[in-house]
Amino acid sequence: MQPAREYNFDGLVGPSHNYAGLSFGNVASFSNVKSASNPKEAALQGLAKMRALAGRGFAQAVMPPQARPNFRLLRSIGFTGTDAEVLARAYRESPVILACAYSASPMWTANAATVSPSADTLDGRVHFTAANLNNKLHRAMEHQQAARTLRAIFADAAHFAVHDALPLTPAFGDEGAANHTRFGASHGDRGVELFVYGRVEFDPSAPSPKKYPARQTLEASQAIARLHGLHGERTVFASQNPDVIDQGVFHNDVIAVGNGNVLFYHEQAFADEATVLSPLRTAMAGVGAELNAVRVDTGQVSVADAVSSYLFNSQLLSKPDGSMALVVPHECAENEAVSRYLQGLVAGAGPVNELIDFDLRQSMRNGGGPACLRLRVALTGAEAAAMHQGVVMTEALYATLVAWVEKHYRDQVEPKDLADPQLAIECMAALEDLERILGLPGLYDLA
Ligand SMILES: NCCC[C@H](NC(=O)CCC(=O)O)C(=O)O
Repeated sequence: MQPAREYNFDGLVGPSHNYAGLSFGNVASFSNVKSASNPKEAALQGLAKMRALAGRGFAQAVMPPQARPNFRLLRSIGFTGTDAEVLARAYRESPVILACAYSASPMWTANAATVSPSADTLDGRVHFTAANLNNKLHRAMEHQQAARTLRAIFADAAHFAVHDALPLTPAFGDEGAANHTRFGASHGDRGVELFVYGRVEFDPSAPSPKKYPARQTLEASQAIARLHGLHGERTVFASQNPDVIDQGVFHNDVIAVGNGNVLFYHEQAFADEATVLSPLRTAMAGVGAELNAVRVDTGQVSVADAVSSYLFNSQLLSKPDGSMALVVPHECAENEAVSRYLQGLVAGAGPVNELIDFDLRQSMRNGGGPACLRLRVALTGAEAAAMHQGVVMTEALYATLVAWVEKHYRDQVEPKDLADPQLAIECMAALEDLERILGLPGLYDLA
């Protein structure tokens, strides 16, 4: 066993962050449609979280934003001419599609890919599969740049394998690490990977939601387990409770989070709790870990409170002494039931003995909490040394990125601003600068 650390790759919010109401089934996205966003504040809130966690000694890195507007999307559906003409016509004929082309949604890097650490895979490499995100137009093209970015950071084929997205069809709907959790005695030991899906393409009798879409299929989760070379005895597939999808739990990470041997979850998270916990417990026993299931009952926190506060969209981080900190959005302190629950949680004898609270309101208003904003990558010392170092969060990088944000970002974007050709020019200039800052020339295909 090689000791390993969990790196959290947080998405750097892009300069076109806006509220377009694009995610049917995501309550926050729908409630804040067309309100004014503040991209500068959004990026600074994300950077403050990265800096604070890095400062605490947690391994922290940054995932760059993607190029927006997505002219390739706009041109592929018949908006032609100069860039300015493309934007003007798209704004006139289909402002919602223009908003899709402008979405800063790659900031939620939990949806960028599914990651299996080398301790779990057949060939002993870290495996990544870019998520196809095919349930939503504004997210369905993210996988191309996601795979390109991952290949730029994890270029060493001796240690890393980056797989392209699964076939881009509803049968393989895949939302990445938001529906995937790894358990084990430590980050370096062999672990158990839990995949949670919302529907089964080829079994119409399987549970599925009635009102909102289920974005992840069992077929997609199984495909990823195969691609990554996971061991059958250390892989568990679980059906999400369709009733909570219909209450706004569009990803499993809105209702459950895990780390080490701990699963922190709401009693209504799964279609059948017992058929998840029992195989998980057995699989974990096989790798020498004992499942610690921290269950929150509906009487303590309702599903509605979990969705509005994002209690479970938190980060569970292992501290050097073996205890854990829970990184929560500030909304948790503002919700009476959740706040009361959390006070009891940290005062109790369980694994979580500290809360770390961040103001992530700009992201939260689009349905993205602390856990959505980060992709977990457990790396051994050799693997960490083999990845691109320019993305590792340090005080110096933090200061450089804050200055970069201050220089390039607007403090307000409203729907009408997406028609302004100057915004597109500003976005491109920012990314050209960023390639240099991160030491990743050619990161973007800006041609
Ligand atoms: N993991 C959190 C993802 C949040 C994301 N929201 C959005 O895309 C909202 C975009 C908008 O409505 O402008 C989603 O639903 O996939």
